[in-house]
Amino acid sequence: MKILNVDQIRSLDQSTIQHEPIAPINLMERAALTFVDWFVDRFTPTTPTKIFCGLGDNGGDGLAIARLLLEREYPIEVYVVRYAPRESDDFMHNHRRLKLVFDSVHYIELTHDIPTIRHNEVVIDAILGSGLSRPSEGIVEDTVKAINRAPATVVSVDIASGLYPNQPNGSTDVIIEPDYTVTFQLPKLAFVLPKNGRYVGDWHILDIQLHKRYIDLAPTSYYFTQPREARLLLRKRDRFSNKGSFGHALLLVGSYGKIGAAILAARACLRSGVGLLTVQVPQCGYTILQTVVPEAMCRPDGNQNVLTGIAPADQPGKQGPALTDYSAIGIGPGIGKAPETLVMLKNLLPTLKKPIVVDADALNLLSENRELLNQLPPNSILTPHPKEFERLTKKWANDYQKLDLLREFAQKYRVVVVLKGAYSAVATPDGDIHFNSTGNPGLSTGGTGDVLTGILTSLLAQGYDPVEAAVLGVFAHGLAGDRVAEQRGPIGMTASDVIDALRWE
Ligand SMILES: NC(=O)C1=CN([C@@H]2O[C@H](COP(=O)(O)OP(=O)(O)OC[C@H]3O[C@@H](n4cnc5c(N)ncnc54)[C@H](O)[C@@H]3O)[C@@H](O)[C@H]2O)[C@@H](O)CC1
Ligand SMILES: [K+]
Repeated sequence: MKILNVDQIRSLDQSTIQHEPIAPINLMERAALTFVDWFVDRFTPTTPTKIFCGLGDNGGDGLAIARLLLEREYPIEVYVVRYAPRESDDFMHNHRRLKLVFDSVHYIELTHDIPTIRHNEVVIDAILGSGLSRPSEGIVEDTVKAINRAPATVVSVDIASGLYPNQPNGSTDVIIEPDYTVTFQLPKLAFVLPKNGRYVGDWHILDIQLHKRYIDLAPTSYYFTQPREARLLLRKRDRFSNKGSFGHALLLVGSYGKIGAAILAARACLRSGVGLLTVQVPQCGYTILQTVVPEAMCRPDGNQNVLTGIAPADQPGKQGPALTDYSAIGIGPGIGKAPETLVMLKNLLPTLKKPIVVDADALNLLSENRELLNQLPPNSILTPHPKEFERLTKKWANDYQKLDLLREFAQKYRVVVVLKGAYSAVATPDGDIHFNSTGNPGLSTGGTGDVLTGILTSLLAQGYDPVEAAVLGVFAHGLAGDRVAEQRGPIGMTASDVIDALRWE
């Protein structure tokens, strides 16, 4: 699903109005009806509901919603925040229509006009929508603050009042902090950015049948991966396939005290469908790996405690296939930053032709030796969390600048970058960014990153295109986390639970 900017959304409205064709007021009615369907599914008809409306089309939505809830006999109160002398046409139309059936619309001009909001009430926030052009001030600011202070459940129409859809807010901006945001047709970029969490709440997209062809043709570099799209990426298996059909992956993982990372990456790799898996660990990990993951072959490193890439002294030249023969290589989980491991990385990178997966300390080694970034095979997948990404680049002032850095980095080095977190962002060498829709805070626990490395290495080894591997792998990883959270709650989830919950269907 595409994420479009405010100007595009405005043109999308116009395009719908012209091509369907539909009168603007009827489009607003359709949006309001769809909102009301969502609302009545969640809140019973006895819920005292206060609707706060601004003077633009967001306020127009609020007034239409008020009328439709009144028809369904919800106990509503309507407040119009009169912050300016001018009202939009569709606001005025809906204002007239509401007043025909409801004679007690309240007007907020001064602070003492703001009502007391109680805990059992629901507030519908339709003060400002995507037309926001400056920070809230005066009576708008006072009303927003009063709503935020109130113990009620708050539902924002389209977007929280005061939040910019696709540009950074100032640090002192006053913005509604809703429990829910119910938006129309497409997500807004603001919804997937970490700093905005409290200004978005639990958000939902309602289909109001805007012009599909406009959406299909609209240029964008931002996407939101939905289940249907992720499933389309999943390859069907041929009945006559054999283990050779699904590649042979190599994981370069683990060091003394961190063999667990190697095990997690290996188990996740196998659970994601690779044909064969070899794991290279320092010798201290040999027995552990062979015991815990019997399905994997082990390629012991010559060193006892850290990876060096050099074969053991008693079996020179007997380490199996050359590194370049593997279908895909994943490197990083648990490897540490020993000088020998850096030498291994330096020797390895120039020999590789196929994309690899780079995670954890391999990323930290790259950030301390940035000249190595130019040696990454094109289309390799890097999986930093924000701190690791900062080490690879620099500090950012806000989430939007972070996205710019992410895009520049992926384009400059021709790599795929998975920036991990809520709505993990997959940046492609072509400059696109795909935000993931699955996952929950339970995944913020040790080892889940190792699991992701195993998944991505497995998909690369099976021949998936690196961008598709990253989008699909991140989606499946988050979905597995969601399954665990559903069964046992998000707190106390372990990386092993996530592996067990992986399903490819
Ligand atoms: N995008 C869509 O598909 C649809 C959008 N609709 C609604 O239309 C809304 C957008 O309507 P508008 O463009 O009228 O935008 P708003 O309703 O956000 O209002 C903008 C008006 O308020 C003024 N304004 C901006 N920032 C302000 C501030 N901080 N304090 C005081 N006034 C401020 C602007 O100058 C403008 O006059 C959407 O958010 C949505 O709710 C729906 O009615 C129909 C479908
Ligand atoms: K709003």
